[in-house]
Amino acid sequence: MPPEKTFEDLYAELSAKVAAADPASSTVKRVEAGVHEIGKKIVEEAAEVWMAAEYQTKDDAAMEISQLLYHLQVMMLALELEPADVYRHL
Ligand SMILES: N=c1c2ncn([C@@H]3O[C@H](COP(=O)(O)OP(=O)(O)OP(=O)(O)O)[C@@H](O)[C@H]3O)c2ncn1[C@@H]1O[C@H](COP(=O)(O)O)[C@@H](O)[C@H]1O
Repeated sequence: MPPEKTFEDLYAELSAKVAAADPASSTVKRVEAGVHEIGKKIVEEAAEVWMAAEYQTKDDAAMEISQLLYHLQVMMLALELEPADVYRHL
């Protein structure tokens, strides 16, 4: 079964909300809060990935990884980085 939403799908959704300054979007608020706040959230989510991987189920870990990917995308948007800017380092 194909994924319901890919990394690129999520990035396109979030970048459209940021471009439109969607007032209902929590992503827009997170981007506006800036890289310091976004960075703290990334560290928190990374720790949650670690804890879920060590002590919880694989599905819990997958959910935490999805949240980390989301917050990494928020940082990409704050820095005006596109997926291609990241992929070229892979
Ligand atoms: N995929 C995500 C996503 N993953 C994680 N999060 C946010 O990250 C939080 C998870 O962090 P925690 O578990 O630490 O919860 P928390 O302590 O309440 O977090 P804070 O809100 O206080 O930072 C969630 O409560 C969401 O606020 C996400 N927020 C949004 N999305 C997707 O982004 C898209 C746009 O969302 P909006 O900008 O809200 O319209 C939609 O498709 C959403 O599904």
